Amino acid sequence: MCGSSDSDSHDGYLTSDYNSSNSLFSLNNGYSYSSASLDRATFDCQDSDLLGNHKHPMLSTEVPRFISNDALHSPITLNYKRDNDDVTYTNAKVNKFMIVLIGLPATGKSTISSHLIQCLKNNPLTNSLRCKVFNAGKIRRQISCATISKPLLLANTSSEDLFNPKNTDKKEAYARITLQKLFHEINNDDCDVGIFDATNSTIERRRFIFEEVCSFNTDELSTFNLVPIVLQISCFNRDFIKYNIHNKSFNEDYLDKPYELAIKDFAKRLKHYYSQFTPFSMDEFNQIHQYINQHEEIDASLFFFNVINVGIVEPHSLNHSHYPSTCGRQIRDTIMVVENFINHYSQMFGFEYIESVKLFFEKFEDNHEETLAALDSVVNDEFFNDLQELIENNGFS
Ligand SMILES: Nc1ncnc2c1ncn2[C@@H]1O[C@H](COP(=O)(O)OP(=O)(O)O)[C@@H](O)[C@H]1O
Ligand SMILES: O=P(O)(O)OC[C@H]1O[C@@](CO)(OP(=O)(O)O)[C@@H](O)[C@@H]1O
Repeated sequence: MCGSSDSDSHDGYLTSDYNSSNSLFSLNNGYSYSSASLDRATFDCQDSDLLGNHKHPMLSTEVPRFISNDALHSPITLNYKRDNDDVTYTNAKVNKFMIVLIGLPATGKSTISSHLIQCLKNNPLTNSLRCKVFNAGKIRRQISCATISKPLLLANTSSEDLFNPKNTDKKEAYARITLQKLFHEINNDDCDVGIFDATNSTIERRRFIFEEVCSFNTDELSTFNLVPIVLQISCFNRDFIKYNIHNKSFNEDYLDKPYELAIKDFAKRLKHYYSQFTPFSMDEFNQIHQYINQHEEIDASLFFFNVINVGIVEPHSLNHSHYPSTCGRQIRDTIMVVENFINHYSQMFGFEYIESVKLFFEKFEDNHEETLAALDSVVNDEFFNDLQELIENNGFS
């Protein structure tokens, strides 16, 4: 038994190939990924052998169809003045950072956030920044556990199901509370880098976030200016998703739920998300940039990075940075560290993760067939085909 075993198309959104000779898992031959240390993030290893050795012709060029050619070929806006070293203020305000995560559930947003924080902490350029994750799921659980004392009441009807698009308002309310908490802690000077950890899966949500960022930055009472960084996490590999769903079934939502029920519930949640998700695009980047510039009346910084399939698909042509001419050293240094993290994510963490996925399927093949059977009964080719169909009907295949 194994991960998604049937044949899968490589030009679709969701792919799987850990059985094949071109397998993701064959990437590890002869190398110890676990030795790729965090320290790698602290310097620019442009000519890394590791990177060269692990490049896989198919994987490194495999970009899902929904990512448009325009995005792949658009030039990077670089208006980057190296001599302007001492500016740490914008409009006399102290700069802080807000990382807006975008990505479907179980793509690794929370995990990659914690890796990014480790990386910022390990780099002398950024180790003084106080980083904090503001997770909308955690806030939801805190609020709902306080009132109903259960991790997650599983829905019997669609009107009770928080993740059903019918109930967007309820979910939005938790996101707003989370966002307000982030602004509050930034404003109180309790944190310098706030990571907004939610799926932020619709254009409407993202528009709302950036309206709020502009209000924050233009508020005369606020001492701080938030520099927004969009970090999109995508995962198209079926085995990765399957492994992640397995792990999600142990999170706080499902502490009191049996394994199979948790898997079924999370699978249902994923279908709801696939039916609504709109990836962040260059068009949206440009619209947001224009919106910020109109409202803040300055040439504001805006950054967009991607981690695709734990970094094994190179996202360089999708990433986009806008550095205004007034951009100070603190912003440039921090962005440089984030950029290095993105560029070397596969070596720092991705390959080790792939090893864990491989071990997971091997171990269950040998010993715990029951668990994997339960997972297989829900997260199988039929399920992935449904997800593929949902995302295609949503306009992004
Ligand atoms: N990059 C990664 N490195 C290690 N484990 C990961 C990674 N991405 C996902 N996982 C595994 O999948 C699970 C779900 O990932 P998570 O970060 O919670 O996703 P998300 O925040 O997007 O819902 C994690 O608990 C972890 O076991
Ligand atoms: O409101 P959106 O952006 O969908 O994000 C919040 C939701 O994302 C989820 C998706 O599963 O996050 P998490 O897995 O981190 O707990 C939900 O728990 C949470 O309620």
